[in-house]
Amino acid sequence: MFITIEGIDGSGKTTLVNSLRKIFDNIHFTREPTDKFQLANLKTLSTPFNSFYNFFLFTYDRLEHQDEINGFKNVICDRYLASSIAYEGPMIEELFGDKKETVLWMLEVSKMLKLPDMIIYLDAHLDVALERIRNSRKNLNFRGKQLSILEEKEGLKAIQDYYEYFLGNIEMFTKKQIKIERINANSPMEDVLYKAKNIINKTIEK
Ligand SMILES: Nc1ncnc2c1ncn2[C@@H]1O[C@H](COP(=O)(O)OP(=O)(O)O)[C@@H](O)[C@H]1O
Ligand SMILES: Cc1cn([C@H]2C[C@H](O)[C@@H](COP(=O)(O)OP(=O)(O)O)O2)c(=O)[nH]c1=O
Repeated sequence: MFITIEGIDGSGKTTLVNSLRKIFDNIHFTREPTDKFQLANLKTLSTPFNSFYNFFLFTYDRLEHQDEINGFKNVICDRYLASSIAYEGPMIEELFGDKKETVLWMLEVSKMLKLPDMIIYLDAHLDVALERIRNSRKNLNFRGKQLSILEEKEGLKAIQDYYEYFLGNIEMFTKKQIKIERINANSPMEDVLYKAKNIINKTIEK
């Protein structure tokens, strides 16, 4: 089984995955961008051309990631293709002028990549996520530019809208049956972990 964990910055993916690693010894855990990814190569700021460029950097990283993903019976990946759609989609859409065309093109470019069997989406309210990011002093990853609170919120909202659009219409975009499991990530981490554990236990191949 290939499961990916998705959600906006501050939704709790990294914290959840760190706990899951301690529980499941029969699952191979990985993440994107991989350690090989040169974050420094990312174009700063989100503009249509820069997001177009960054999408190919992440897609190349994902292509190099395939052997590892295909090498284990059960894999959980912290961020994958849906992150590219959510983070690069909003600006690439300005090149297509249409959400559906944008997602269809990004999936076409990603055609040679394995699709997950399941996506666990940590659904956090924008204000909750922003508060956590601020508390954890993790600067928002918008290519290194210090953003105002409004810019941060607008940026995260555009990402969240793309996640909702893609995951909400997944059967329109992929022939493969991808199960979407949505967890309310505003709850305390122990609740999120409890739900994720049950979902994973029911899904992984023994
Ligand atoms: N459900 C939660 N309840 C309380 N705090 C959380 C929760 N999820 C994450 N946090 C805190 O919010 C911050 C960001 O969490 P993190 O796991 O890095 O999110 P992500 O990887 O999705 O960006 C961390 O300080 C973490 O401890
Ligand atoms: C995998 C992926 C990540 N990203 C973004 C999401 C994150 O803000 C950043 C990854 O940096 P990272 O420090 O891993 O952030 P996080 O802990 O939230 O995953 O790159 C993309 O824009 N496209 C992608 O395809």
